[in-house]
Amino acid sequence: MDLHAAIGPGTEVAEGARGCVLQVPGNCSGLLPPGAARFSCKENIVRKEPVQVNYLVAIKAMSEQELPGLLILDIGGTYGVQENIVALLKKHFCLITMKEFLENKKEMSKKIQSVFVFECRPTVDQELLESLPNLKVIGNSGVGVDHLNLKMISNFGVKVTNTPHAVADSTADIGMALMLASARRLVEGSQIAISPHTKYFAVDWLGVEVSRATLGIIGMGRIGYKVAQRARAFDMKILYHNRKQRRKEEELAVGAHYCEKMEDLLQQSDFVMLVVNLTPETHKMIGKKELGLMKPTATLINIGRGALIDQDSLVEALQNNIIRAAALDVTYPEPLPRDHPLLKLNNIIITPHIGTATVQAVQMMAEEAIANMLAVLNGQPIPNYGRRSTLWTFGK
Ligand SMILES: O=C(O)C(=O)CO
Repeated sequence: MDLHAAIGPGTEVAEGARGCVLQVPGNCSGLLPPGAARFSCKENIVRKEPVQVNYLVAIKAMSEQELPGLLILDIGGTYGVQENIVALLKKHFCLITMKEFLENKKEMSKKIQSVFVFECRPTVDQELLESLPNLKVIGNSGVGVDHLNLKMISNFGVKVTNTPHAVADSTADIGMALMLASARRLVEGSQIAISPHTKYFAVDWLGVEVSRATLGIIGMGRIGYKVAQRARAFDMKILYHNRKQRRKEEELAVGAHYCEKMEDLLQQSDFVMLVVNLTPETHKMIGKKELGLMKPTATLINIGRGALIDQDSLVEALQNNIIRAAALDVTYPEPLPRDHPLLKLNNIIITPHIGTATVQAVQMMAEEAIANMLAVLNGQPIPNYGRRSTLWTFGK
């Protein structure tokens, strides 16, 4: 065997190291390159003196050609992903662009074992799945997988992974940013300040305060909880509603109150934030009736998916001041057509689905997706990061 390196406890594995790990008794997973395969071997095989460790790890050098083939489902450009992400992926995979795949389908299709879906946008269709006989895993970079037909994918024996941990902070931040921006009418304020006609800063309109207001979080998952942690610093009263599970631990940690009925949360909140996945059950969960329950002074914030809200009802509610304002990071479609009525309103802020658009989140999502994909390829459990990991297999 071609041994590249031998290491013991406390030894740092160089960034980008890859290969096979031999004999790893005890818990030293923190030392291992993500997805490194484990084999047991006789203790003395790679021992070199002096050795003060009780185990040895050997890393077998792998050539570029030996790395598993990864198809990047690009959304533009060569790879459609940032250069640093390409470099990160290249350490573990032999990258194949859609263009290369289409130009040389016969050779490429056998090589491809994984597909990387960047930022939740492109989807994987049946035709693509049929042309990839060795595909084992689709690594979605992002938490939402509503753009993927999980049932169809699983019928091909392919697993889907997502990156719920990497997205949590940046998405919670955008929720807070939208809430504050809408409350304090930041966009209007900015337009006034930069207008060439502004001679002085005349505020003939007022915002509302977030401090001590009531925030209703619909969906106390990872992101919802991070929102609650942040809201606490603003002395907000926090209500939450979960469709399936009450979260007593989180309630205690952030002092949140559980509303069994979503209606109660809608009636009591000054700000309502949607942080749920889009599923057939949550599709258009906020419609005319729900908007009608909200206070006329309340603001609706959506950082989940556009189709959680019935947009026609939202237009009507905003036009008729049924609610004060809305702040949306997600809409349907994305982007909205230029003549969409939502774009004509002044009591709305819309951002172009930028929940994870930070240098740090993009990097962490790629790292999490890589670790997930390598785990599946190596037949290992998906890394847990201390909480429930997500892997869709539909029993396969
Ligand atoms: O991770 C996702 O699914 C997102 O949409 C982040 O905004």
